[in-house]
Amino acid sequence: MIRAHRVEDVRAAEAAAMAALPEGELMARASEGLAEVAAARLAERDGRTVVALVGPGNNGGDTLYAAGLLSEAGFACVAVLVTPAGRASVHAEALAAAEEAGVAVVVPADDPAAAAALVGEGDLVLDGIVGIGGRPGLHDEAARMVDAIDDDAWVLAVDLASGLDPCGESGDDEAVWADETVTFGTPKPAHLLPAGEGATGRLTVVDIGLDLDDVPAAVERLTYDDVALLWPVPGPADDKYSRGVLGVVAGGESYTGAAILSVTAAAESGAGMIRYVGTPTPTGLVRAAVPEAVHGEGRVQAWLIGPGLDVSAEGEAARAQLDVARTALASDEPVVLDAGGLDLLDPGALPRTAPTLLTPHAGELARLLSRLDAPSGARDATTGETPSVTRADVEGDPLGHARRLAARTGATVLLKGSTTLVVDPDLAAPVRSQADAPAWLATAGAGDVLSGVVGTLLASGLKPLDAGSLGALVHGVTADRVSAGGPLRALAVAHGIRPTVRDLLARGRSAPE
Ligand SMILES: NC(=O)C1=CN([C@@H]2O[C@H](COP(=O)(O)OP(=O)(O)OC[C@H]3O[C@@H](n4cnc5c(N)ncnc54)[C@H](O)[C@@H]3O)[C@@H](O)[C@H]2O)[C@@H](O)CC1
Ligand SMILES: [K+]
Repeated sequence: MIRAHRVEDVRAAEAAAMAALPEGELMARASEGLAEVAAARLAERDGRTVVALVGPGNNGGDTLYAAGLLSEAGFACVAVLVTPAGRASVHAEALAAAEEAGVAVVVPADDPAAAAALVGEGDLVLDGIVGIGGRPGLHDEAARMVDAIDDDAWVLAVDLASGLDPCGESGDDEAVWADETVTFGTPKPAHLLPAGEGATGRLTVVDIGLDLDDVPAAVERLTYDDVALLWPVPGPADDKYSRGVLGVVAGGESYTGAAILSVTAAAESGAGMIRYVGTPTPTGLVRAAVPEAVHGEGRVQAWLIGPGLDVSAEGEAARAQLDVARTALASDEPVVLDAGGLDLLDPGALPRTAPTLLTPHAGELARLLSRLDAPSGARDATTGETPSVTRADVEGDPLGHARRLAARTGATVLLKGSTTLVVDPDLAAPVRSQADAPAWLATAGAGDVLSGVVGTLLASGLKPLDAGSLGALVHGVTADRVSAGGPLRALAVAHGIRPTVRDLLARGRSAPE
């Protein structure tokens, strides 16, 4: 598992480490690790020139020391001091060491055009403007120098792409867009959250000896190795019931495909048994596509309610199906609530007593929050619906809105997107953030497949935070394999789950292809 820690916890660990080490040792470790990565990237790219953008704090200090090491290694290095007071406001010892090692020092205020031209010559650019002490955004001079970076240069952010909010709460509009970030001790939340990970690029962690093992993370990301730790593997004493029976209320006369996709995915994920509850057309299709499923109500360990479900559907069969969904929601059984099923959430019946996982995309989350804010249905006389939260609001602050929904419902919220966030209703718990899927997975039916995987995991007894994040990981990795760089279809992802889980479980013997 990759764990990102809060800035205040990093600073406390840094203080503890510094107290136990000779002065300057921590920064030496950081800059040596940074220089090593930079030298490797230069070698890979046959690069010779290094531009270090240097800000006023210790982040600039790390960068100056690293530039000195790279200069000693034979690279042509220029340090551009993007600080209001030039030389006077950068880390003095680091500046002296860099100059001693042959780094040329430039102050853009003296000649901005000449400085920009030099920046444009860097094969590799070290972004050492600000790190975890930074506020979001770049000041004008820093932005001008960042704009001058050549498109082909390898941009290596030092600890954090400058301009990001280190906590990853607010956006990255004015940040350095790095190809790679070399961070120290532990990832920071911005590296793993949607607001920062685009600007972070590849993430490389340099061990500088901080002890954060027992410090709770702010953000966690499951990796391939976590599958073997978390995936429910049956033992000799298990039977189909003990492994977990998943009830699926999905599909209807309008949306038949969602039922097949979610039930197929559940079967591929190894559900002990699937009980499907649908209307006649999807029932016939599920019988044909997934002969393993049984039909009708019965004892389950968890319910998946909602893929392709139309809560406004008329007719006896639809009403009977919706009755099962409502009874399940009112029960004390674990529930995954997806897509149309989210419309069944009754604000008067929250929180549910049993584990509950909501799996909206941004538009569904906006609609649900708006409805919960105004349960009677806020309407404007001229414009009709007036949602209090829009899809754009959620896309602008996905984490904040996922937290809001988790707090409002007492449920775990899995917010789908290119990065999938899973937020526990205990907001102090780490957020899970998974970014495993190729963009090809943005295709109709992909969410139905995910719901079948997480439903199966919930039925097997995993808690919603684990079921959601493990499901998102496996769904994303499967999509990556199925895509192999090209288009994919949701049904192929569903069929790819079995071999993907098999290979992930076998890791250690053989990595997934
Ligand atoms: N915490 C750790 O474990 C370690 C930290 N180190 C380095 O130290 C860094 C943190 O150093 P500092 O606390 O000195 O902070 P930074 O170097 O991140 O930046 C702080 C300085 O930048 C200014 N500043 C903040 N936001 C700005 C903005 N948007 N525009 C312009 N100026 C801005 C501040 O006023 C302050 O002077 C880390 O990111 C890392 O690079 C390493 O040296 C070693 C270990
Ligand atoms: K930086």
